[in-house]
Amino acid sequence: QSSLPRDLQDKYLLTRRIGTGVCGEVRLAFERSTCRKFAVKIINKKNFQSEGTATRNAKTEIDILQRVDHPCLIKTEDFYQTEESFYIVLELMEGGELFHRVKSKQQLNESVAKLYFYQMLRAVEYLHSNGIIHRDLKPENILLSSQDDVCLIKVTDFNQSRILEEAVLMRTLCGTPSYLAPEVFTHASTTGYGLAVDAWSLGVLLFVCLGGYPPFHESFGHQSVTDQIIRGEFTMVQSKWTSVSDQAKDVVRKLLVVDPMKRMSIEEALQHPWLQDQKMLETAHRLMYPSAEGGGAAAAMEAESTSGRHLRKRGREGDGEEQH
Ligand SMILES: N=C(N)N/N=C1\CCCc2cc(NC(=O)c3cc4cccc([N+](=O)[O-])c4[nH]3)ccc21
Repeated sequence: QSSLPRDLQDKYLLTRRIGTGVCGEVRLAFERSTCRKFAVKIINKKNFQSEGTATRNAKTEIDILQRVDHPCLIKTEDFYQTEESFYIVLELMEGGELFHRVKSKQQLNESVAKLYFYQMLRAVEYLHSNGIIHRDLKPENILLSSQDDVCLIKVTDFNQSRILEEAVLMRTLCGTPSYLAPEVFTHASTTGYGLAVDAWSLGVLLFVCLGGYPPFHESFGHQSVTDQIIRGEFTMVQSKWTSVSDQAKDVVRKLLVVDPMKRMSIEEALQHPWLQDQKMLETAHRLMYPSAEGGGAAAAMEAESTSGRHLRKRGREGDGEEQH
């Protein structure tokens, strides 16, 4: 195996591989001093696009990973790197990837799908409120905290994420507009459009959780997957969807809308009748904010509304201008 950083080895004992990804592997690690278990994601630098964007992407991603602070977003404990790889020490998510959970259960029952979907909405709502678009939400990037159905989920893999280039757009609009292309002014480049891509992906994720298969797939009819997506033509196979409520189907249908301006937003999804389910909300808040004393929902809503919105401070106080 490639040589592990000395300081990583001094602090952690890395053992067996627990997950594999296109861009690297995940190993089970024990912190030597406490014997606490962690996951170490090893990302091969060669997997990033060409050199230039790679360093920027990696820096952006590592920066995002270290600054996000939400119960449904993966938290990094430690970070090391060598010439060829990044080593990211993370909290252990013993339920593994949502992808494998759905696969092993064929499809999730509706109440479990609702509990997971609500947590995904909260995680993405937090990212968006901090000007971050994930852009790569898929079952492989949703991790489960335990083998139980009722568990915390965490979104990971910010490789494709983008920090909204709002500032760039504002600066552009300060200059003379005469040479700017139309799309700079239309919705194509404003934040609304950008954020909506995550709402679409959440629609695909919910479809997969409820139906147990993807909405757009080459096995459906003669059209390519791209054509099916562009036309927003998904197939609800009767046998798989009869037991699914009309309200759940309504959420899917309002997210898988081709026009981003007509697509249901994250906020609207959070207000949808399907999610006004007190039992699910209490369970979700108990999982997300376990420290909130018996006060339950109230305290959790409090936690969510105040602290639960902001990025963590940068490592070094008084850090200079953020490098772009
Ligand atoms: N690609 C990129 N640029 N950034 N990606 C990232 C950013 C760093 C965090 C990160 C974490 C993961 N995945 C896990 O942690 C994980 C998978 C898994 C499977 C079984 C069990 C456990 N576990 O018991 O823990 C698992 N943990 C996948 C991708 C990424």
